Amino acid sequence: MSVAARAEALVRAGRGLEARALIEDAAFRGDGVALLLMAFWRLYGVNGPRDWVEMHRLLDRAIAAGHTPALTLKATLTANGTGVPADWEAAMRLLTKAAKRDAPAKAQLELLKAQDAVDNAGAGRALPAPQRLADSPDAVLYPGLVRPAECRWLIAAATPEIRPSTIVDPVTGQSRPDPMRRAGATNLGPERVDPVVQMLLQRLARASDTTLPQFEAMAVLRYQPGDEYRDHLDTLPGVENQRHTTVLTYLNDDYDGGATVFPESGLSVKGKRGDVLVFRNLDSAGRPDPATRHAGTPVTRGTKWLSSCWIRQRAYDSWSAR
Ligand SMILES: O=C(O)CCC(=O)C(=O)O
Ligand SMILES: [Fe+2]
Repeated sequence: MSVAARAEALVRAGRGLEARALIEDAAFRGDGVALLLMAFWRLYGVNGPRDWVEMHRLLDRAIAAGHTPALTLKATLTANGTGVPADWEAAMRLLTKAAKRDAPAKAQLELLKAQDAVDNAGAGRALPAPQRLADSPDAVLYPGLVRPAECRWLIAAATPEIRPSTIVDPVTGQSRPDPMRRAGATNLGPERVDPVVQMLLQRLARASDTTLPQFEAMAVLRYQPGDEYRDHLDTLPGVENQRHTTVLTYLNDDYDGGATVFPESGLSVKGKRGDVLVFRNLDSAGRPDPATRHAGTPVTRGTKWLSSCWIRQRAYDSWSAR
């Protein structure tokens, strides 16, 4: 049995401390899998503090031990600037090396090449012109801005992480489940913002005339029949760095129901796969615009996949600002 499998069995048996000791021991002896696991602990502050310098040290040791998934993760963190300054060229060098042995790295490289993003600081191709849907709410649509393969990539990255979704309680400010938003959801953490997702985020930033530091973590939502997101504003009460823009990417279209509707204006958007909807949540005076009240109507057949980006007025640290 591998170290990871033995540790998992111990955790399941309620023997977490022994599992931890087993991993730490294996890492000390240079086991790549154990080193990568410990790097994750330092990424998220599990079994000790969050420490991204130490995380990179552990990753480097895992790479030196010949563990290719660690190299692929290093490329991801280098592309999105977690614990190191973001460096696209260095990330591409790491990814190219990893792609020789690691299937996910190879797949990433192919997607990046298809989008001309490898040598282009991840920026990729020029944007098509958007279609204006309405002035109130201030909303535009970019048809097919995201390629089918990229849509599939996001769905695959999110699928293992999907949990019942939560909303921010307006009174307590805490996240909690609510019938308001019945869907599965996940926020993509730094380890999942690989170069493919990073390239996509850069495109969404350009399409919405914003910058990546303003983005909250990208959410991927999964609506099954009966799931919906009832009428709401995306703005938050009483925050000083407001969500001024929302960018929704429709990742598939083989379902019924599940339109994005704005009841004030009657605007209804049933996005096709790869379409991107951009709307501004604040009016010209910087106040939440009531015309942006919207809902995701119930899905009646199939599964709707959507990615949602809430973009702040100023830089926002998704990983420590909650
Ligand atoms: O599901 C939809 O179409 C709407 C999603 C939404 O409102 C949001 O993510 O803020
Ligand atoms: Fe919303």
